[in-house]
Amino acid sequence: MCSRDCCSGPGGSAKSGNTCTDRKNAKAVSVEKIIPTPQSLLYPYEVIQEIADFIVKGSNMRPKIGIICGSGLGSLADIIQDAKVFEYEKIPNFPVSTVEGHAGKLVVGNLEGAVVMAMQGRFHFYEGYPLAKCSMPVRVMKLCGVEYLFATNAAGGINPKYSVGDIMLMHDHVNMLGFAGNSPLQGPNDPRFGPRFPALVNSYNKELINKALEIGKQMGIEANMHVGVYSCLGGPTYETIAELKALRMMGVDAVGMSTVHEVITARHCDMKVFAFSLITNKCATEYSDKKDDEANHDEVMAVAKNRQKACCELVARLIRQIQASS
Ligand SMILES: O=P(O)(O)O[C@@H]1C[C@H](O)[C@@H](CO)O1
Ligand SMILES: Nc1nc2[nH]cnc2c(=O)[nH]1
Repeated sequence: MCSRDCCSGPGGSAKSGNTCTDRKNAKAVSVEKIIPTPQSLLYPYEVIQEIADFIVKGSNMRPKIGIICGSGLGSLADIIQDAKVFEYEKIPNFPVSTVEGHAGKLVVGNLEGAVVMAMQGRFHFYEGYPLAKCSMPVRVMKLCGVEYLFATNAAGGINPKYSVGDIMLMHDHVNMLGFAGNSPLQGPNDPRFGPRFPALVNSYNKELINKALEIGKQMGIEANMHVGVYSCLGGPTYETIAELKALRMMGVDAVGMSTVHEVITARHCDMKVFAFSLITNKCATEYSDKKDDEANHDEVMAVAKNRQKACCELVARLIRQIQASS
């Protein structure tokens, strides 16, 4: 079975110059070799351990909180102090970021008294990475010692009560990629990470949601804060009106292209999860000729830039509370 990077996404192609030696020698390849590698085997425990050791030794820090910065929300990592910065290219076996607004840096340092590690740039399915590769850094976080995952994203607001710039604390998700039979946990299970059949009810830590709501009040942004359901689609296309109508009927409040597989991976290895969506655009659920109804990445980035201060404040205050109560 080909387990090389060249068969598992854009990072691999870059390294191998788009040439997979198994494919070149196709005549001699056995049936086993043409069956795709199950996702869970792309990054065996030992490889994740090597990456984690590289980060812990290179930073001389053991992080407790992991942060994934959503599109345009990289400034969440800029408030980290005494930071040791690792470019993704320089981390062994790490994929590269290919999307604007995702710098491709891992930042380890101190935030509000806690050691944190923040991904300035996440990996998306639409970039060509299998889901297990998209969420692999969550397992790296776990083996670095991380107990809490803070996942953030930019998302389209489907709930008609949501406005651009609002923050939706995630309390549940609808896993559309999972409905289609795709999972970061697909393939043999390694019990050192977690169980074969993890339960996902209560994935989003209620205590952290309540603390964040309280913080929202203190910041005077409670009117722009919601608790809702996120759904991840494969992207890179934004949704059609019919798709948005269907998602709304399913109880989805905000839609994006990430986070769900990261949360699944985090819950599998028993991390506490806090996640929020910054609503960067309103999703139209009725047909219209207005150009304004079309989502675009420039708008997503601009809204994220405008709201980064509030997002940073929320994250920093929540970490301060976690530290105070531990
Ligand atoms: O990484 P996130 O989920 O924050 O980014 C969203 C989804 C796409 O990558 C991009 C579309 O504008 O924003
Ligand atoms: N799928 C999806 N992702 C987004 N990211 C930011 N806005 C959107 C959106 O409207 N749809």
